[in-house]
Amino acid sequence: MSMQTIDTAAGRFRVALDGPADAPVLVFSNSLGTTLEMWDAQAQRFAQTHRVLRYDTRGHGGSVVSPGPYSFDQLGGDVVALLDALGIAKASFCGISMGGLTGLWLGVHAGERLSHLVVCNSAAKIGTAEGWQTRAALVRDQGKAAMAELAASSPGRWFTEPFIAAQPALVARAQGWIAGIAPEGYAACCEALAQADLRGAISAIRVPTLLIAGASDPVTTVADAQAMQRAIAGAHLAELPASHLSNLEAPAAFADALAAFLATGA
Ligand SMILES: O=C(O)CC1=CCC(=O)O1
Repeated sequence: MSMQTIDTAAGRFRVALDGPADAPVLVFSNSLGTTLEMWDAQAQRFAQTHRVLRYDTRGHGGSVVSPGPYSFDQLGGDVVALLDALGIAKASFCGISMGGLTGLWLGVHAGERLSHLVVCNSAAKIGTAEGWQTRAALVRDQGKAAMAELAASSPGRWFTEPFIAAQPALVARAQGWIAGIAPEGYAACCEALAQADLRGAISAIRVPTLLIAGASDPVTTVADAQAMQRAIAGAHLAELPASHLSNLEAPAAFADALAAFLATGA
């Protein structure tokens, strides 16, 4: 695996590049409070067939933590800047939750850069503006202590109870990611989520699209995915036996759905 930092027109990003340099590019985009390591299993599998590019979203992991608030114009623009910096004309894009919204933004505003769009455990509008502003204010006010509280409560937002009981090491690893996120970066992404509402825009998406939903996801529901499917012409929907972080909870089913979709011509 080649972990590196890339300087782009939009800032510095920590990325990991795996797989043959001449293979089609597949980009993975993380959820709020996680890092590119959330895609370890998918990177290993898809590096057999693709050049896999993972990056830490702005404000997360080893990427730039510029002062917030952020917006999805910025988070989507970051992906375009990364593709430009790496000389990638076109890629398949797979994002989860916040990363899925970044994917929807790309589908609307930069569809010519995408060959496939995969939007996992996401929605054109996630939660409420008030809820995200409250969370951002708490994190700004309490800093690292708030991140520790969010880490403690994260399993209930991310995984089903049986999975939490069966996979304590994986759950603890995921909690470690959120505990390590810079408070400013986390709060600034909450503010981006507060502002984001792509419900009226996504019908413009013309990129072949797969929506992945978790049957037990309380954050972005199957109904959210069905609403996106109605809005995006020809979109496919795969429902997995998982909660919110379906790539971690159901990695085999996730990979099968993704591989089948990527195998379709774009
Ligand atoms: O609140 C959470 O941790 C779940 C979530 C919402 C948007 C996202 O990316 O993660």
